[in-house]
Amino acid sequence: MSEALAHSVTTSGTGLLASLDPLLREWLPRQRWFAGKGRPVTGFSLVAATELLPAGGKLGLHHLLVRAQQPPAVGAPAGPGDCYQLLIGEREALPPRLAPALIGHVPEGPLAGHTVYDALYDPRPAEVLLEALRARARIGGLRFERDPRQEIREGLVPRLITGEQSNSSVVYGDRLIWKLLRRVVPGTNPDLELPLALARAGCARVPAPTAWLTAEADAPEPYVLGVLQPFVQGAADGWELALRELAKGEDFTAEARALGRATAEVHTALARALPTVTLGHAQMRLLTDGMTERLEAAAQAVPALHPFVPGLYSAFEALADLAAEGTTWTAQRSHGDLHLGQCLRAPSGEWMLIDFEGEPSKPLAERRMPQPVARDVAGMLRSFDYAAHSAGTGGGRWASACRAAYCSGYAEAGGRDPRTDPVLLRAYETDKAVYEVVYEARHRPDWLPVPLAAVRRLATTDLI
Ligand SMILES: Nc1ncnc2c1ncn2[C@@H]1O[C@H](COP(=O)(O)OP(=O)(O)O)[C@@H](O)[C@H]1O
Ligand SMILES: O=P(O)(O)O[C@H]1O[C@H](CO)[C@@H](O[C@H]2O[C@H](CO)[C@@H](O)[C@H](O)[C@H]2O)[C@H](O)[C@H]1O
Repeated sequence: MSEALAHSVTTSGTGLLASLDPLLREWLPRQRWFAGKGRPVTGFSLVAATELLPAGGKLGLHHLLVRAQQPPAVGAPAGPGDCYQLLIGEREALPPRLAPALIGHVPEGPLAGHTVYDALYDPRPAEVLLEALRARARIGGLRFERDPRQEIREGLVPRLITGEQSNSSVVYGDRLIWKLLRRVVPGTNPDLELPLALARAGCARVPAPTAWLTAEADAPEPYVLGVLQPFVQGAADGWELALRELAKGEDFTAEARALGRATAEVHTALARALPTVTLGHAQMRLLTDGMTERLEAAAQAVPALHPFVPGLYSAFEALADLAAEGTTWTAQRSHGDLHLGQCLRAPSGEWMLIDFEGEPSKPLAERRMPQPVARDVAGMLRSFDYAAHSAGTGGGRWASACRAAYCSGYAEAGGRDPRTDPVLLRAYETDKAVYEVVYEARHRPDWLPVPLAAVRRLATTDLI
């Protein structure tokens, strides 16, 4: 452990975690953002504990990084367990308005007799975070950083967003939005790295980070724990808009085309801001081997995939064959998990992209690897398919039209038309659909038929 944070993992932190242990075992697996669903939590170890408001007062506030011990997922090697960021509030009694935040009543230990809860639901702790960011505070191993050119106004009223999220977000006075990352790893996080790079490159399609939080803990590199950015007021997200238009039987191709243009602009800016590389035979083999490994692991985890494995595998082999024949591809940094829900349409009509974290279940190094931009394009094509499925009959034609319009828009804004490389696009779409099968099986089993329908199509046809 680095000396800087040695004092954060204190005896009191260890005692605190011991007293919370039984409550957290029950509470953590129920959280939408908990990544280890389907496997019991057998214990916790402390990575860091920092007191933000003193314990035992009217309101105590504890920042914890804890590792959840679990048996490994099917096919995965045993590891130390995922590290989660928790902001624990502590009161003698919880007011009724905070009932949804309840973690439990502590029977013994340093907080005995107190009630602990997820403090992000509570305005006061949320204000404490914003104050610390404004002041660029250093508390224990926590580093609250701010872009010195951007001010944070006082008196912004916080409200937690509740929704389908991998992390937790608080909106401050409709001016700023704070994303507290839940499953955290040490190292450069693309959710901060890429928006900072895009802001430096003058790209206005992505909100520029105003402030961020890092922690020095048990690893040589700090953990990135959260990012504050301007809140796009009055924005509608692409998923809601698409569903609304579908329900009305309205055409969405103009928006799909605009989304294609926005994506190409962000890709162009990223290619200018960060290094690009050429992928030859050896690198493409690694890439297609990765796709194959993910397919095999997915088929182990979700048996419904089995019948389609040979057909899906052929999509990856076709790409490996092209590479063996001498085709090369340019790779660059990209969004990494692009779908309609990551696109915001501002009241001006302009589209913005958010959430550059990448696929949360993948290791950081993999998420930061340059890849052909077809990966993001494939993510969006899958998203039109998802939207169409939610609408039921007639959605197929709608999705095809949106997919075509998106690719045209992408080409109009200076990107290469993704349809000119169908083998690459099919391989990435297949990889994404396989990822979605695992994601849905784990998080939203009712949605599993959506990616499974795509898997059936992709396994039996080579048409995009
Ligand atoms: N800058 C922003 N302006 C307006 N709304 C935003 C902004 N950033 C995020 N949101 C809203 O918050 C939600 C969650 O943000 P996101 O970054 O996708 O979190 P997660 O990684 O947890 O999925 C988005 O779907 C969007 O509705
Ligand atoms: O938004 P996140 O970064 O948390 O991404 C994860 O969750 C998404 C769902 O919320 C999931 O996206 C899948 O469902 C969407 C509809 O809800 C659809 O538009 C996407 O195309 C589909 O992939 C995403 O895969 C996952 O990483």
